[in-house]
Amino acid sequence: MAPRVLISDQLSDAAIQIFKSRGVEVDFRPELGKDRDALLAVIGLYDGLAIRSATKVTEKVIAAATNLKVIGRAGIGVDNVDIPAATAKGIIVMNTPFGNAITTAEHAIAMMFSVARQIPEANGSTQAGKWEKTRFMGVEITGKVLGLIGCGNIGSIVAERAIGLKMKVLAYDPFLTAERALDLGVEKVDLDGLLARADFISLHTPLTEKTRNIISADALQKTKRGVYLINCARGGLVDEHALRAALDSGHVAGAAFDVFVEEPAKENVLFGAPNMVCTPHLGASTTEAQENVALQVAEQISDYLVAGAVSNALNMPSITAEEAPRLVPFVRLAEQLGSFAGQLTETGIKAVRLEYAGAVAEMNTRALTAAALTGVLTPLLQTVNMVSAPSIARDRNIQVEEVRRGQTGAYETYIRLTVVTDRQERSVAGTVFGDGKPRIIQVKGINMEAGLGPHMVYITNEDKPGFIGRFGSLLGDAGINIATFNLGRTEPGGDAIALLEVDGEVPADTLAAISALPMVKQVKPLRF
Ligand SMILES: NC(=O)c1ccc[n+]([C@@H]2O[C@H](COP(=O)([O-])OP(=O)(O)OC[C@H]3O[C@@H](n4cnc5c(N)ncnc54)[C@H](O)[C@@H]3O)[C@@H](O)[C@H]2O)c1
Ligand SMILES: O=C(O)[C@H](O)COP(=O)(O)O
Repeated sequence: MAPRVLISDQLSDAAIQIFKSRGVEVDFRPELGKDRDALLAVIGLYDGLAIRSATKVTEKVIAAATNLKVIGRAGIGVDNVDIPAATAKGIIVMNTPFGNAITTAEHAIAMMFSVARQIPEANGSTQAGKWEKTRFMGVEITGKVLGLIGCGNIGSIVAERAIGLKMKVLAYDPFLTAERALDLGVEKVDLDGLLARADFISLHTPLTEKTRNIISADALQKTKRGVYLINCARGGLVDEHALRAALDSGHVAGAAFDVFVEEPAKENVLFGAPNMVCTPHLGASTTEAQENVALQVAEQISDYLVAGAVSNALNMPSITAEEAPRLVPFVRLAEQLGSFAGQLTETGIKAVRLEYAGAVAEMNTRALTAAALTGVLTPLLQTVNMVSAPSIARDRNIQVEEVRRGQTGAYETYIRLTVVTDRQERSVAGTVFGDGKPRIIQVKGINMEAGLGPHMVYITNEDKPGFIGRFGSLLGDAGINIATFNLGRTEPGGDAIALLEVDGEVPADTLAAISALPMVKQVKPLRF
């Protein structure tokens, strides 16, 4: 059945065309982004959800999204999505981090000019027939100091443009490296240094607990008298009440805001303040940016739903469309190794160790580890997938270790997974053969070669004559056909293991009878 996607926000037509061309069924219902109850009523029907900022994907929406696999944000900010809730439910959240960055940077520059020259107010006055030539005295921006709070994608584009406009640019961004600052031609400063020196301040950070009210009443006091403030990032970065007071007192000469604490902003304390320029969250609203983000989000969602490729996900490692065909058999192997060990584990897991040897060590091991953890945790939990498994492991204090090494031993490449519990360590290794099928190559350090089918039986026993005959008779008496039978042992007469595929479920009484055989230590049915 074709995957189904809902677009619940205003998105360029380009997205619909892409979905259709990729064989994805798409419903374009932008009104649902503003109608939570209507969204809740239908969200269960969809595998994918494409949004902008109007749709609030709350915990409640996620709980109702029983089939949802991916949420794609056509844009940058994902503060309207409850990512922890999505992750816990195994839903990928992706955005399009670059598609609207230039457009938004241009908006910030446009806002800076608007407020420096009071263009919106002068426009209103002129069209009202007032011709107030002396009222609208502006300031030049050439030679002025621009302070950027946040110098990531958008901040750096603003920096480049501002340098082109002959401004001196300061940047406060704890994650900006000295090399990057040098490349951009900006001076890296601390926040107080920026506040004290900037003639214009422009904000370009996400809204986090650290950045909320980063421009507080206290911060405003540290700015130069006559400073201008531009916010095209997120409402909440600036204390709106404190800014209103600073505009009224004339300490802040002007402010230009595209974003507000409450949106849509129908009323706001900043409305009507002297030299206040406002736009209704238009930062990303150009034809070019909207086409970019719509195309990108539709490609990303389709790639995931159709081919399993993951890009720009915020809660899962990326898997490119190019690497997906080569990676997928190893993803399956990692998950099966995890599932093998997970099904045999009955006590609390302390750690999961993954050893990637040979070619697989060069692959996307973050994705493989996520798959392995999925396998380990699936027997213990109801719903877990590659999105939720790493965070579930973290929440449960399961230590995850990855080791990568070159080729060793008989196999060109292999993955070895070890589960550590209070009682023991259990390891299982496997590889992918030329036919693309995963194979087990070692269990508990004992070599063997076995494929995995839907119904398997795993036995540990003493390597003594008579075991195979008696075991085979028990299965035969129960009408269970053996599809494959693989054996391994440490040494003649030592510890032995048997891993066999059977055509159907082995009844509990047969398992009990096998387990009662004198040389048998453990019998476990395994499902894959
Ligand atoms: N107005 C709009 O329509 C519009 C459009 C696009 C993006 N945005 C918003 O613009 C903001 C920036 O987007 P981006 O693509 O540049 O993001 P980005 O992640 O590339 O850059 C954000 C930068 O902020 C920095 N940062 C994080 N915490 C900080 C802190 N405490 N102090 C200082 N710097 C800090 C990060 O190191 C990073 O370099 C986001 O909030 C995004 O949602 C708004
Ligand atoms: O984070 C973003 O990408 C911007 O805020 C744009 O939001 P929008 O897509 O709702 O215009």
